[in-house]
Amino acid sequence: MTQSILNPDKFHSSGRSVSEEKLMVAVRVRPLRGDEGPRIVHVVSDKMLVLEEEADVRRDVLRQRRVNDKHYVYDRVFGEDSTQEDVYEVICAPLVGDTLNGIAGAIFAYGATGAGKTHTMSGLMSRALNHLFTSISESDDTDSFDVKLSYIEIYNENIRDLLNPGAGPLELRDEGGSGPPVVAGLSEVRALDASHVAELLARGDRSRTAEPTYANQHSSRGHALLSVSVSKTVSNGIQRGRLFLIDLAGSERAGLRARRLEGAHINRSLLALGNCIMALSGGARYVNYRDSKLTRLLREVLGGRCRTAMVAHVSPAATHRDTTRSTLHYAQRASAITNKVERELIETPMHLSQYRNVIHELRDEIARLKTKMKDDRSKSRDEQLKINEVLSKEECEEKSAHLKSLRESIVSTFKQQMRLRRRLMELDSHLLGLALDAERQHAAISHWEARFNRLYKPISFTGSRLSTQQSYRGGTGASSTASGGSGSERAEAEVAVEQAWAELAAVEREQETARAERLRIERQLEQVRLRGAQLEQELPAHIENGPEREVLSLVCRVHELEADKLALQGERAARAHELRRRDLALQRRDAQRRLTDEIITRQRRALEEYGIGVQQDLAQLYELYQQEIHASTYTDSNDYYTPYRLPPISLSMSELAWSESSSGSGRGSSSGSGGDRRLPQLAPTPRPRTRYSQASATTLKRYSSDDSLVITAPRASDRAAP
Ligand SMILES: Nc1ncnc2c1ncn2[C@@H]1O[C@H](COP(=O)(O)OP(=O)(O)OP(=O)(O)O)[C@@H](O)[C@H]1O
Repeated sequence: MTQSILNPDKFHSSGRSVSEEKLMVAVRVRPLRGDEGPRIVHVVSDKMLVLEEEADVRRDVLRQRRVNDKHYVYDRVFGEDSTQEDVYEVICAPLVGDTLNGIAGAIFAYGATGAGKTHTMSGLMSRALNHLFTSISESDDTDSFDVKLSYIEIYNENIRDLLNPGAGPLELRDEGGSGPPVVAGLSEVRALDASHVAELLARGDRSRTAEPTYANQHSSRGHALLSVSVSKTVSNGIQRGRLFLIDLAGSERAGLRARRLEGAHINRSLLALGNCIMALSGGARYVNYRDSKLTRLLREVLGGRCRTAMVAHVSPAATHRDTTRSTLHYAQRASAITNKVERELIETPMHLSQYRNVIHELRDEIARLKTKMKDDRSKSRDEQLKINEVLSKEECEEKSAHLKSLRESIVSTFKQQMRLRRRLMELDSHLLGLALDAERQHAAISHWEARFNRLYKPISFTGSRLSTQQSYRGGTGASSTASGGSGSERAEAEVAVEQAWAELAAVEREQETARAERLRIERQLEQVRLRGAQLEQELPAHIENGPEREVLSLVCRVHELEADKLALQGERAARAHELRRRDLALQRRDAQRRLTDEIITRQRRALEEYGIGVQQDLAQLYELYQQEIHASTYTDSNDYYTPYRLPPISLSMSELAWSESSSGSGRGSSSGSGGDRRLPQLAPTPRPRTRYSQASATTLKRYSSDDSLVITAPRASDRAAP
């Protein structure tokens, strides 16, 4: 029977938020089938197994065997008679506990085709989800959990949505930074209960690609990744735990012709996975996850922030000796991988005014409760005694029980109010975030419209978004040259705009849902507040004894502490908000600066190319500008933004310019005087055109972080005749 898993410390002794942990590696040996020949894998204990290697027939068989047989030790070994429940309890149950406590966990099944991966994973998936829902339903705050599922298959390097199999292949997109890539357009289904989940899983499993192989009549031909996300509303944000259950496709020997492509894809991604395992276990500083979609997606699972378990599967039969050896070897290497396990808390970015409102309401409530206590105190002591004398013992008990239930109702109403208020604040910030997302999509659309000169042109569509997409496909009749951009750019624009519209539509749908939810919560909150007010009305008539008054003052104190806590959180959120705002402003400035740099460089290049002299004051400004940019080369410590910089006025540049001019080939010497003063030269001016291009490109490249910005000189034939 699975244990209760809502206690965060039950499964992790360390209270630290980040802990370095080794991958847990288990091996499961599936039962031997009648047609498979002799058994060569022997489970010695729950941590060790032995693989019999082929005996050298020229020598004493028994002795040789003893020398060749290889012992393998893992965190856990499951023998042929192990049950699904055994594997679940040891490998998966602790990770389900983690998920509920905001920690990401992952289990992946590894092994050759027919070794038992799908058998194990289907058992784990159904048990994990049942366990999850049972634990949530047993918790005090069932309503604060939100469970979502997504289920994908990587088949032939295409990502398929198993919960929405009709949709086309999905794109895997890097979001920048070091975060994991996202699968664009993937459906995330809110799971209501265990039976709903069972239905979703069955639907997903039906959509998986399966075919017979030499070792398995029902072989999964794609990697399946089930992701369960459990969000829980906590005082300072949303705690999010995730559980990834991954059933990898099994490697197989080169098979039927028809399966060659899929086999190649499977083997390639497994090879990439193997390489990652080798690199990570060897402590490599650079791990290449980019070789396959599988490894890109598993980045969090291997070497990331997940608590990960690998269940390697082997057949005990002699016919599979080579694949078994290879699986056991990788499993052993994997046990050296370390992950940095971390609790994930998405702090709710709330607007300061939201905090102020809630704090204000709380303080009102405290004041009301305190007044009631004061009123009550005003009753004379004699009066109280008289009342008590008149009441019988039963009546006293009844009254005290009533008071107790009244007090509990007040506390529970207060808790409900706080929960609903927080939910409202969350929804408000969610709506703010969605507005930002929508802005981002609009910006992407504007970008492409500007790229194709459509930003300030009336687009011939009557409120239809599709017609805007059409315009990139040439639907508006504008020629490719008129609107600019090559064919491939056009295709890129088409995809980008289509995606931006699709995402915008999804954001708008989400906004509608969030607004409806907000309205519902607002109504609920109003009802709870009314109920609270009614309960408070009942209080003055009843409170006349010390302990009850004490309890009431405690309730007040809790309210006060809650208000203080919110005030502190509000201040912190305001600071974080300000930092984010400044960050965004800096990013915008940086983008503007890059554009300005490019424009200035191009203009300077043109002036230099055509031998146009500039006014002295402009030349001085250019120099100042260069010095400024040059200075920023040494002060800019932000690695993410390496802005394109103008070549600084450096000794080497002057030397280059000098050597060119002294050899008589330079046109842009800085030795010009007065109004004819030339700009500091950007690059040497070679006579043969080919040398020129190479030299300037190389020189500029030294300063440019982006090759696309390297400017090449116009061809001599392009220049106007004097
Ligand atoms: N531990 C087990 N107990 C009983 N039967 C098992 C066990 N493991 C595997 N099997 C059976 O062996 C067969 C192959 O197993 P399974 O489909 O899980 O292999 P697989 O590793 O997922 O293969 P593939 O990579 O080709 O999909 C199935 O019929 C399955 O029911």
